[in-house]
Amino acid sequence: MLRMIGRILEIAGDSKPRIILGIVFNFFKTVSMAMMLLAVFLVFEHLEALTPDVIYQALWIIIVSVCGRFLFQWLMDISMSAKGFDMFRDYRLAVGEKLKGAPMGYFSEQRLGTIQSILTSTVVELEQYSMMAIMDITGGVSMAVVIIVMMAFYSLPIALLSLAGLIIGLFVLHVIQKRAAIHTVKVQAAQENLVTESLEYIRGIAVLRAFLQDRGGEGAVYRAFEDRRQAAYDQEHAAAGVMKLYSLVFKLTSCALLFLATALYLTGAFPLSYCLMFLVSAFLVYAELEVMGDGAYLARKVNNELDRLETVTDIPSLDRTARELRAVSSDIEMKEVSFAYDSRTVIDHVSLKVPQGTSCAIVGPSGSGKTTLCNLIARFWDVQEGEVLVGGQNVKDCTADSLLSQISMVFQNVYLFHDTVENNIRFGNPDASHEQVVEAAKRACCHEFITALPEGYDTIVGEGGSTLSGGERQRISIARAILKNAPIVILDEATSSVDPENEHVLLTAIYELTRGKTLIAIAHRLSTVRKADQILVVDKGKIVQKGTHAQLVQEDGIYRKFLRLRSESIGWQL
Ligand SMILES: Nc1ncnc2c1ncn2[C@@H]1O[C@H](COP(=O)(O)OP(=O)(O)OP(=O)(O)O)[C@@H](O)[C@H]1O
Repeated sequence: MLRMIGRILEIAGDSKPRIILGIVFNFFKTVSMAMMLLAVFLVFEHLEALTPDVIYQALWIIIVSVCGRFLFQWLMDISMSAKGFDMFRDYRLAVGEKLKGAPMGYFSEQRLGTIQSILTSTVVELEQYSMMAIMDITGGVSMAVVIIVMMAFYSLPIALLSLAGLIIGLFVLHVIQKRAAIHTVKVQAAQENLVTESLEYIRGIAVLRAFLQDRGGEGAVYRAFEDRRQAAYDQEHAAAGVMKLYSLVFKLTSCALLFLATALYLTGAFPLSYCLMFLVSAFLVYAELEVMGDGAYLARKVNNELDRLETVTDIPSLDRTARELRAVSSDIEMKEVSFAYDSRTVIDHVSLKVPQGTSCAIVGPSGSGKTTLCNLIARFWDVQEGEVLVGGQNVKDCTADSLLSQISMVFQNVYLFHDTVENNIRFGNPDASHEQVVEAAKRACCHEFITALPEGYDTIVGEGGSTLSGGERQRISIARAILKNAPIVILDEATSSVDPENEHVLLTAIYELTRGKTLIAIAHRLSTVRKADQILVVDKGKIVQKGTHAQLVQEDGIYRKFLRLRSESIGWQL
């Protein structure tokens, strides 16, 4: 339990002093509550000759006790209650920052489920329970300590018996926590699986429908829901059993205390007033300790949630040893680069040079490694062998932010955020004015269709851009890149989503984006390839040909075959 409090304080950041203050107020609240016993004791002591003076004294003690309790409760609430929410808001933001610096390989489907489940359910549970657990535990412990110390002043055997009850109770709590740990881990695993299955189901819903496989998809999700339900049920069931045992320990200790206090009174060890006071005290101590049982159960839960939290706290960062990129030019170079996803090598000793202001078209069969090459330049992954240089600086030495400030990327699968069209374009440059956004949209040939939308630039785009056509999404992403105005453009040309009559609009947009920039394009159009200053033909992770269109068509190599296959439309994309 103490470990849980320590761990919360460790991640509390700026909230730490307020939480410690809350614990101190909780202690004073307990002392105020315990004062009530003094009033009871005073009355019991003068039971045979009760005078108005004694009654007034007792009343004053009760008033002070009640006021103290409310005052310290209020102080504790304002210091602590909202802190869980503040702490974990800061935590979520910190995780967001870390995710930005993680290599793309980190984001596997399974891990996305884990991250999502941690940032939602785990953090929500911590927000709700962490402060509650701290209050219950510190309250219960303070009350037990204060009252047992008070008892010790009047009768050592009674205090020792209460202490024995407390120790046995704490042992049972320990057992409860162990059981809770097993079940909490099972519930968390079931929750992660549920999130992963639900995400997959929602993402793949169109495919499931198209192939009339609804039942298959629902089956996996249904099983995940069922597993989650069973895990939660088992957890509650196990907790309920041991919590009864925990209560039983205190009920039995109360009986033993009743027996001992009566026996000591009958043997003349202390007066009747003491005997009555001990019975009332025992009731108070154990009532608080029973509450502490809930706190301890929560503490175990919180501890497990904190363990899970560590899995995202340990997000690998590409930036650990990196510095700001100080590119003197926008030259791009790869020297003997090799790269493997896990153990499968997909880029094999590749060297290339794209001088500043020139264009380079990458062509090759599907799966040859074109996208991977581009991703290595943007340092979405780190190369295993060789070097990638941007502006003469090894990208491994650059922070992700400073490197990506030099690069505009236009992906084939454009992702737009659930926000206005304007904000989606402004993503390229958050400081841009409305006029600059419109200017970029005009250059990317999307002003016309944007103004025809119901709310114009203020129209909210569905998540992922689902309310726009593929071509419209692509042009918005080009406007975004135009606004960013980075010296390097990496472009994955669309193979689909552009009908012939709109193609010239898109090409105009691309021309506006790439004019005067260093361009690397995964090219699918003959026009782009022909115009490129150099063409790289990639096959099985190697550059098999290099040169201009005019040079390559002269060679009896793979490029010529490529053009022929293209005209026959078999597999190759150009
Ligand atoms: N995240 C990943 N994890 C494991 N393997 C991957 C991953 N991404 C791509 N690959 C594999 O690496 C190889 C190269 O993929 P890449 O996407 O770079 O090819 P490409 O030439 O761009 O293909 P396409 O033209 O179809 O987009 C492929 O065999 C692919 O299956």
